[in-house]
Amino acid sequence: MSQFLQQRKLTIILCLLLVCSFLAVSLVSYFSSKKTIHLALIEKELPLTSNAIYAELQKDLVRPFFISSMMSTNTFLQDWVSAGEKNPQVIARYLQETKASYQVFTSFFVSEQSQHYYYPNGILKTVSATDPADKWYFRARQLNEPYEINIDYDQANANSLAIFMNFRVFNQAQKFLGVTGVGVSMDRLFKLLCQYEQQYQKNIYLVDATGRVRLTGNNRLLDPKSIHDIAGLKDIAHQALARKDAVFQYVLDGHNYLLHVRYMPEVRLFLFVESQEDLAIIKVKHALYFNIGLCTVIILLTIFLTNMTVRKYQRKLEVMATIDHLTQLINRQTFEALSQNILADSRRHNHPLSVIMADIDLFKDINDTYGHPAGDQVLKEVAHMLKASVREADVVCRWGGEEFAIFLHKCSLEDANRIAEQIRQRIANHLVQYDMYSLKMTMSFGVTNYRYDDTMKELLQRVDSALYKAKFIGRNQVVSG
Ligand SMILES: Nc1nc2c(ncn2[C@@H]2O[C@H](COP(=O)(O)OP(=O)(O)OP(=O)(O)O)[C@@H](O)[C@H]2O)c(=O)[nH]1
Repeated sequence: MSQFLQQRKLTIILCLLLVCSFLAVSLVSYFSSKKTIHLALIEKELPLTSNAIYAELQKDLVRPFFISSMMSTNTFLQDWVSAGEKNPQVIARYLQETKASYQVFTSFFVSEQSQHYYYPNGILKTVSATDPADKWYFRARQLNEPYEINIDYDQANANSLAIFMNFRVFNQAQKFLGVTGVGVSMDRLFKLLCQYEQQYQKNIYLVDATGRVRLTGNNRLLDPKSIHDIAGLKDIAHQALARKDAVFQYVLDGHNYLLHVRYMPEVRLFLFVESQEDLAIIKVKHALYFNIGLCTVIILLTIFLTNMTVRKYQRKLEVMATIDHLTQLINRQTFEALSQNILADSRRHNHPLSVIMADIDLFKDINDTYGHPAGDQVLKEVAHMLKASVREADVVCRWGGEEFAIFLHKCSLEDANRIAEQIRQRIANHLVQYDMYSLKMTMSFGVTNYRYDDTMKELLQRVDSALYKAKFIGRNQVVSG
């Protein structure tokens, strides 16, 4: 496999490993945070918020409920009715006092005997069974229960919407005397719910036992109706109204809602506190997106740096594999890879090509006399001199040990002999400075040229025997073969 493919394979594996591990870590932390938030909402936040709102609502709903209950058992009221409802100012003052001292929206008494509707300013009207606005009274007087809670228009206050606590009044002899109670302004309760919604970031609504939404803030249910008709909620409506204190889940428009339902027995209403789960986990989602973005940058950076480092080391390895470390000349393996091209080039263009094979004479003696480092120094200087004696395009190679090969492009045998002779003389006249020694050395040269249809092997054999001959006839010479 080529280096490029190997590098690509490494990049892909690294990329996959990083992506998988980063994704695994990010997703595991995302889902575990999501689960923690989900559990915290179900087990803590929703019940606690519901409790807090319930306690607040109690003040606004339960207190009027008990005031109404006390009014229905007030002996003063019973005595006044039994005495013939004389002087309506008396009961008006009583209703006024009740309204002022308990700070309720309105207070009332409707007498069964006179059918008068008393309110803090006196007699408001005489109720009539045929008037739709008075239906509530004729319903309340038939009740089996001692009271009812009714959301209705307050005729005594410009027909504004109010929650009435209607309590039936009986005297000692259990004779039905009428209906009394107080009304709480819906407007005030509405504002209260809006405030809680804002404060707790939840949807809050009050639902009666039939499922009708009686009061809501303005977060979601702008048009209060029955929960049996509201998308999403209708799926759990029956279960929600059957439980006194429970948490439910439903999905609407792809959003998951968590709902805490709590029954308020005093006012017979269900308190619904609802949270959109997506809103609660939005921060975790943002953290996940941020993590993925950061991971992408880190992965890209890692891959870029890895590629750069691998390429750098690859280049180093390539150089190490092709260049002789000591002399900085190309080595024999590289030369063999190049040789076919050199020969083909020469054949194609019909250019003369010559080869010089050079060997340091009695190099072993230098090593043995002055040590190996001295020999190395000699090799380095010889290599440098050989390289400096030929053209840039010529190939100088460390053939092995103390032997060098030089390929001379566009160079005749005659010229090659001349060059070899020049080199021989230069080397023979050169002194290598090592430590405190000045080392002298000579070199033997074999020279040949490329002849028609030569193979590389034949060419090298010829130059090798020329060198052998030079050595044999006394060293420090150039022999042409
Ligand atoms: N210092 C050094 N010595 C080397 C290196 N490579 C080979 N040699 C030594 O070169 C010497 C070559 O010795 P021989 O092959 O006997 O040849 P020579 O002594 O030059 O004798 P002739 O070639 O017959 O003139 C050996 O002692 C090798 O150990 C090297 O990289 N550094």
